[in-house]
Amino acid sequence: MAKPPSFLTAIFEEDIKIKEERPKVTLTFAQSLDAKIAGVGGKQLILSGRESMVMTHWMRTVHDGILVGVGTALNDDPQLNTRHLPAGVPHSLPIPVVMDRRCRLAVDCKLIRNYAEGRGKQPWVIYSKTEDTEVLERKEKLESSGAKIIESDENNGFFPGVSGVLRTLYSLGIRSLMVEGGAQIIDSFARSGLVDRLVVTVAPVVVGPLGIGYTLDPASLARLSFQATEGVGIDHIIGFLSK
Ligand SMILES: NC(=O)C1=CN([C@@H]2O[C@H](COP(=O)(O)OP(=O)(O)OC[C@H]3O[C@@H](n4cnc5c(N)ncnc54)[C@H](OP(=O)(O)O)[C@@H]3O)[C@@H](O)[C@H]2O)C=CC1
Ligand SMILES: Nc1nc(O)c(N)c(N[C@@H]2O[C@H](COP(=O)(O)O)[C@@H](O)[C@H]2O)n1
Repeated sequence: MAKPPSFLTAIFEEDIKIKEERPKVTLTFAQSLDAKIAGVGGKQLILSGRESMVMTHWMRTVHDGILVGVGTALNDDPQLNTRHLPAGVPHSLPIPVVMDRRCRLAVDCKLIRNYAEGRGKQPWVIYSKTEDTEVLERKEKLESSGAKIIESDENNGFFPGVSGVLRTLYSLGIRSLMVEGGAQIIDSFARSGLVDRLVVTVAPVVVGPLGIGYTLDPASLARLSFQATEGVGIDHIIGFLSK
């Protein structure tokens, strides 16, 4: 992929107006033909072909932050960087953010190691205030390993966490956020109604019924309108933008 597809750049050039003090949110993930995002038992699958993976890394460059749930962080040990882009072309790297109420992130994960070795931005861990001593011990260990620990301004209600986390990230300067999953995070963000762009990569593979799927409540993305479907390499990319 020499450059991102024009429909995708158009989605990101669109001036989205939002009333709340929160980042603009892009929800994105890759799925198989049978709508699975991971294999049996959550095994990480590289579903995206080379070209669409480069496209995903390009999307990372146009966001201030990139967010995953702690389930993904523990399972995949992701780097959330832009290493698939051509070397020598300067681009911006998003701040990795992990939604991790109980500070379960591993202190030796790649996000923390990359930061310690000067190869990545400082990872932010969003946790929920607690008196639980085990959580507080893990919090201290993460902090001393280099992670920035952020107490979420939880506004629980019906959609636990999401709106409070977005407000907190906005107050820390994050104006655009790419949300990469996994399954529970996709569900929470979709239900929150606070998604401004949705970009789904569909790969021509079938995982089977034991793979990990996700749910999207039919009403959850009512604010979005379909923009385009385009082939990128062997995959198809489907883009939605807020109305
Ligand atoms: N194909 C793709 O594009 C992608 C696939 N994946 C796959 O997804 C799987 C992981 O998904 P899953 O296990 O669902 O984990 P998630 O990454 O969705 O993380 C879920 C955890 O995040 C924490 N969390 C904090 N706040 C919230 C909130 N508001 N809503 C939901 N969760 C919250 C919870 O843990 P706690 O309460 O302890 O904080 C929860 O258990 C892996 O198999 C991975 O490979 C992941 C990303 C992309
Ligand atoms: N776009 C995309 N395609 C796939 O096939 C994937 N499995 C994912 N997964 C997401 O990317 C994270 C891994 O990132 P790094 O390669 O380590 O930078 C993974 O944790 C998922 O969030 N995405």
